[in-house]
Amino acid sequence: MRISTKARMNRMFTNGGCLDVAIDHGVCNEPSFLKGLENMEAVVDSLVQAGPDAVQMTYGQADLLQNRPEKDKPALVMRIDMGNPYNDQRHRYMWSHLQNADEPIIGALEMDAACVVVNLFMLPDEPELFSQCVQNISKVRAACHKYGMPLMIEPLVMLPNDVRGGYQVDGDAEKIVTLTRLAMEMGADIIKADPTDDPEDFHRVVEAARCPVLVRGGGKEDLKTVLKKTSALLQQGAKGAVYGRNIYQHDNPSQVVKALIAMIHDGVSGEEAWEIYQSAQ
Ligand SMILES: O=C(CO)COP(=O)(O)O
Repeated sequence: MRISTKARMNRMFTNGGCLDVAIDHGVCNEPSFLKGLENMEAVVDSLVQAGPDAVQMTYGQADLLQNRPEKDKPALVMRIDMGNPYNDQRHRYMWSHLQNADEPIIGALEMDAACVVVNLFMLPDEPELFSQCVQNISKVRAACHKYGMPLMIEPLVMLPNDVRGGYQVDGDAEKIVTLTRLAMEMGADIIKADPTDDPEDFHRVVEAARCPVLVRGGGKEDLKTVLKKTSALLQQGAKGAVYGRNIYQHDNPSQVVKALIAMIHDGVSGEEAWEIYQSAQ
């Protein structure tokens, strides 16, 4: 791994763990996902004050992290792919038009990103999406290496669009391990993996990854459940989490961030994290 790649990753994994708060949903998700993100300046201000390791944003949002004292500034994880929220097949990429991937990586460097993130979709009813993602990752991987930019790959094993409203995590450990393995083989520096239905299986995902694994959210659940599940996944070897709606759609996002940080960085249990959350209510 190039020294600049490692140095950028160290900005995210300050003491080996990372809480990355995702607010990049505007590039592919329908309006319900954007509830809570209307005033992006206010969201970023309150998140930064709570102190996550990273915030996951798009090129168009990334300026919101600038002009802050270096010590308060979370690392920028930049989303560089996108879908089409107006298409019936909502996850269809537009990336097949790209001739090379230098431009998004140069954009990420310009915004001082610590890493870039792209999807590796496996949807039973959209098989062509998988090959688009593979083509995309091949180009992005080469450009990341050239510029010393860490690549986070997000293998998503999804249920068909018509099941439970679409955009739902499958949760099957066999499928998640297989797609994680593929992301590793393609050269991921960090993998953002689906949670397995049974958290006890998650160590197999970690073993397949051969690089730091962060758990992705994938839906909105009540906070106590989120904390309990996250704690179990951390015990199985996850280095942290990338959560969006479970944080920014919560009544008190900054307190949720503090509870998650206590688990990821101080090793407190799910129950203790719940108490930390409640102490501010
Ligand atoms: O990383 C994410 C989106 O890019 C995760 O978001 P959710 O936690 O809202 O599923």
